[in-house]
Formats: sequence, C-alpha cells, structure tokens
Amino acid sequence: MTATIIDGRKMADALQEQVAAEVRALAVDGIRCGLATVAVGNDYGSRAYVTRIKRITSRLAVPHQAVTLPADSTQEAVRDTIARLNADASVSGVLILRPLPPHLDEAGIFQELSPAKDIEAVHPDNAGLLALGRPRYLPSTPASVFHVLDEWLDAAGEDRADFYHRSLIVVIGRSNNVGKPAVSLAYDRQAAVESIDVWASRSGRLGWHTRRADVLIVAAGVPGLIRSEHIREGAIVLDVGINPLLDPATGRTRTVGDVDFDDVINRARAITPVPGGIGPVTDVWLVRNTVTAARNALTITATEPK
Ligand SMILES: NC(=O)C1=CN([C@@H]2O[C@H](COP(=O)(O)OP(=O)(O)OC[C@H]3O[C@@H](n4cnc5c(N)ncnc54)[C@H](OP(=O)(O)O)[C@@H]3O)[C@@H](O)[C@H]2O)C=CC1
Ligand SMILES: Nc1nc(=O)c2c([nH]1)NC[C@@H]1CN(c3ccc(C(=O)N[C@@H](CCC(=O)O)C(=O)O)cc3)C=[N+]21
Repeated sequence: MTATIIDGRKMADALQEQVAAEVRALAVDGIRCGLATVAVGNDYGSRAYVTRIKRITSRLAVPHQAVTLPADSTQEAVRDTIARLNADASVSGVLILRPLPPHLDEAGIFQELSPAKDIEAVHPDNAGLLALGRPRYLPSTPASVFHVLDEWLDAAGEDRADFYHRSLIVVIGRSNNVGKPAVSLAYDRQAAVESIDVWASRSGRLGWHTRRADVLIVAAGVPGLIRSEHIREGAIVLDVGINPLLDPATGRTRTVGDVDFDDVINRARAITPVPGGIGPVTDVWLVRNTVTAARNALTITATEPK
C-alpha cells in the first residue's frame, strides 16, 4: 500500500480564508485583536514557529508582539512580561513557547496568564475545561491534528463517527500542550485511546503499542522514531515533530518530523509530511484562537481569579 499524502498546506489555506473573514468581522464590530508570543531562550521548533507566526499574522493583518527573553531569564522576569501582556488591551491572546529553560517553573508561569488570553489552554482553568470536554480554547497543535484527520476522513468518504468509534488512536508523547490535549480530543470523539511516552521506547515496547494503532499521532521530538515496522498496514500516521536535521553535504539545516516518511509511506493508508502537514494548520489555528479570544475579552474579565 502506498499512502495518500495529506496536504496540510491546502487545508491551512482553506482554514485561513475562514479566519480572514473572522478578522474582518472583528474590525466591523470594532473589536481589537492581537497576538503576543513569549519565547525564552533559543529552541529550534520555537524559532521555526515564531517565523511562521510573523508571516501569517502579517498576511491576516493581526498585530503580533514577539517578545524574546534570554535563556537565563529569572522566573520574576518572565512573570513581569506576562503581567504586562495581561494588562495590554491590544493583546487578546498570549502564546508562551515551550520548552522553557529547565530552571523555570513552567506550571507557575502558565498560572500567571489571564485565562481569557490563554489561547493554548495551559492555565489550570482552561486545561481543566478541556479535560472535562468543555473547552474554552482548543490548543492549536492538537486541534490541528484532529482538524486534519476529520477533513481527511470526510474527503475519503468515511463516516467520522463510525470511524472513530471503531478506531484505536495511539498518541506518542504526553506533553501538556500536545500529547495530553490530543488524548482529550480523541476521548471527545469516543475513540479508543492509548497514550505512551519515552518509557515505551526504553522498555522496548514502542512497536507493541504503535502496531495496534489505527491512527498514530507522533509528538515526541525524535527524528526517525517511527519506521514502517512500527505501524500496522493501513494505519493513518500524523506527524507532529519539528526537528532540525543538518545536511552534511550542504551544511544547511532543514526541518524533519518524527516519522521516517519515505519508509512509512509504503505501509500507511495516509500520512502527513513535514514540512507541509500539521504545522501550517497549527499556524492558522493560533490566529483563529486569537480572534476567539478577542470576542471572549468582552465577556471574561482580564482580572478574574486565577
Ligand atoms: N507541528 C506542530 O504544530 C508542532 C510541533 N511540535 C513539535 O512536536 C514535538 C513534541 O513537542 P512537545 O510535545 O512540546 O515536546 P516535549 O518534549 O514537551 O514532550 C515530548 C514527549 O514525547 C515523549 N518522548 C520523548 N522521546 C520519546 C521516545 N523515544 N519514545 C516515546 N516517547 C518519547 C516524552 O516522554 P516523557 O514524558 O516520558 O519524557 C514526552 O512525553 C517537538 O518536535 C516539537 O517541536 C510541537 C508543537 C506544535
Ligand atoms: N506552547 C507551544 N505551542 C506550540 O505549538 C509550539 C511550541 N510551544 N513550541 C515550538 C513548537 C513548534 N511548533 C511549530 C508549529 C508549526 C510549524 C510550521 O508551520 N512549520 C512549517 C515549516 C517547517 C520548516 O520548514 O521549518 C511546516 O511544518 O510546514 C513549526 C513549528 C509549534 N510549537
């Protein structure tokens, strides 16, 4: 079997048209909308993302404030930045890029965010609502994974409900912004769900888990982690990984996912490439959440209790 390559850029373009209309509607209603990103240090994936965010916000005419703080920033310095953005009326949504340097208390920082502006649903209020199946915001990456899957199923003529009810979705990686919320979104679709982390690999049982998956969501940050022997014939493979790969011939760095694409393509039913898969949809979804947050700002006060 040779897999269908899912065209994330095309899906992103379609979604972008909808979001552009939402941005215009905000302007008509006289509502301000703006995105702030906070990057601490110099992570490859975060840099790639901020570059993409700059491009899409300028295309959609959404103001973007990109804050970059040094890797040795103190907890207080990051907290001061969040407090400033919470109070800034030109900012409707705030994205704090992960990973943060290890000396920082990530949960403590997320808790400082105004829940109304927390478009990635990392504040306990929003993470809790999401886990309860009543999300205020769908975090952009897992939302994009399921947007891509839903759209692809529609295009393939599959009944979504029927597909999910008889499928096992295996999620590799259980970070708070990708793996865990992806599991919540899989629960919402009433699929069978399995969540695995680095111990599946360390205990030699990675393939035992992944070979049973009808849908494999890979978000580990390990290039080449998934090869054809790890998947069942006919599985749908969604690759979230964004990793640097140095080409020794040219000395240039390019982006690869967590899946060995050329190998897996011969065994999967459908696969998302990197670049051009989940990433471009994530970019648009972030702006969509920023727009939603601008409308929410009218009903949720920025000073509500944490
Ligand atoms: N395309 C997109 O839109 C986005 C891409 N990304 C990319 O996705 C990747 C994951 O991001 P994120 O979730 O934030 O990363 P984290 O580093 O926060 O989490 C990685 C998770 O993967 C698990 N893991 C690590 N190595 C293995 C392994 N060998 N086998 C199985 N599980 C493993 C870890 O396990 P444990 O918990 O035990 O340590 C952890 O749960 C990164 O490459 C990131 O750049 C992220 C967000 C958006
Ligand atoms: N709190 C938080 N949320 C995130 O969602 C988050 C984060 N932190 N930290 C960093 C990672 C990485 N990430 C990307 C998303 C899209 C592309 C993207 O659109 N990439 C293009 C181009 C890739 C290239 O060629 O460099 C593509 O995949 O086609 C890249 C990277 C979001 N992340």
